[in-house]
Amino acid sequence: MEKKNIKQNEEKEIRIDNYKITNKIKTVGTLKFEKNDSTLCNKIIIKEMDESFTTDVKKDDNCENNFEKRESTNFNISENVIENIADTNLSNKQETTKDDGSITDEKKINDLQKEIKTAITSNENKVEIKITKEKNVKTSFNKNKNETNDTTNKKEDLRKYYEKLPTVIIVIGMAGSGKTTYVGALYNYLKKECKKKVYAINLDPAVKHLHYTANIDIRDSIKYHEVMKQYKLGPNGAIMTCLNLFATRFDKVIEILEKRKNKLNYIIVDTPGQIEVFNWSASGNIILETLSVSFPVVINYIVDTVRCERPITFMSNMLYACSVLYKTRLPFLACFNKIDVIKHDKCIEWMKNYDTFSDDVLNDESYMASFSRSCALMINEFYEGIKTIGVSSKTNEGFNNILKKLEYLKEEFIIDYVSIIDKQMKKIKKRKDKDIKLKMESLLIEQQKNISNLNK
Ligand SMILES: Nc1nc2c(ncn2[C@@H]2O[C@H](COP(=O)(O)OP(=O)(O)OP(=O)(O)O)[C@@H](O)[C@H]2O)c(=O)[nH]1
Repeated sequence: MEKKNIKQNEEKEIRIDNYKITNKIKTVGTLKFEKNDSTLCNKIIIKEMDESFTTDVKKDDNCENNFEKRESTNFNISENVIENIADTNLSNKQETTKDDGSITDEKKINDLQKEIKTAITSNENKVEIKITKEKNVKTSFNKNKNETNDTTNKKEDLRKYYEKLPTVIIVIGMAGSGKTTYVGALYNYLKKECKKKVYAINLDPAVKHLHYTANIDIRDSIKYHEVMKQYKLGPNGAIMTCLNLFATRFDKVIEILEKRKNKLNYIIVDTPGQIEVFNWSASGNIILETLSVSFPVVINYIVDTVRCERPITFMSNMLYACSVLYKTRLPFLACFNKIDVIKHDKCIEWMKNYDTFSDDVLNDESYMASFSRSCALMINEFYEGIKTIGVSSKTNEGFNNILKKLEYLKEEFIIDYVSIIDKQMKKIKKRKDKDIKLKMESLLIEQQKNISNLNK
């Protein structure tokens, strides 16, 4: 056994055989041992009995009762690339099992208590000690390989792990489809009607007014108009550059979400109006990949039903939606928004019945008609693979069906996506980390080139 002198207000560490016990003990009080035998023990922690230490979460990290709180995200975007993006959660989880001894018998626990007592009293500090037996946090892909080789159990654990995580809802849609209004309505609905813990992230640097309280807002870190001026860009180029700059520090966002995850049910992400900026850019890719490695993710595509009155505009909207689905390959919910203005029944009919669509297209005189008919034949598979819903972000009509669909899609993520990860988790993670790092590096190089060109 190895003992370290324990000084007040210092990190204390005691090593007893295979057991490592670390903590900060600040409070001076009476020495007391407490033991909880009701659960299986795989870890020993010395806990300070001071009120401030009753939770493992730091006070300012605990937003249980304050989801309105804006996170401080004024990241220094000129800092160098941070390594291991997307790894934050994994490495955090590893901490829970790393080096932890497994204590199975009473004698060992008693011996351990004596050892701790001697170690602490030798320093003449009066401290209150709690030895807790903690349930094994089985995060599946992080747990010790020796613990289980049973793949069925592993899958079940992984499933349970993802089930507990908040669902990330990424709201994507054409400019003016009502994304921001929808995010506001969904945020309020989930929070007030469904009593869920909701967190909102705004990734649209150009938005002027939000209908919800964003916990993380890209505008806090990056000033759209300054980017426009500095890089001499137009509106779309500036949005793209803002998103690129923000993506280089997306690891910080993941870090924040990791701290909050146990207390959240939903994380809603509002994206810029231009689909291509998010869907086809490297930064959009980084953001999506990073989030989907860490949380169950659902794509919520917003369709402007008013603009789908004609079968041809409906088809172009569906082609966009289709491209988003095949790019992201994530569970997909298409929301026909603005049904207070026009119902979406026709759209659903077109999706279900090719003949109806074909007939209606024939009545449309546009030269695009025959192209749309061909597309409708081709796009059938897409219609079958997605969920649809009609909503009004103004009147909240249709929102009562949303929760069920979101739960269904989370389940879809867990079944389809998690089981694949289970097999190749490490491989995928390694590849993604490398991939993401490379993308981030190239973004920074691009950024530096732009700056040096401007300085010439
Ligand atoms: N009638 C009606 N209008 C809506 C609804 N949802 C949004 N709108 C209106 O549609 C317009 C565009 O809404 P936004 O929420 O700004 O749309 P957006 O997709 O975020 O816009 P960009 O960020 O520019 O892409 C606004 O005038 C909204 O008031 C709805 O459900 N019904």
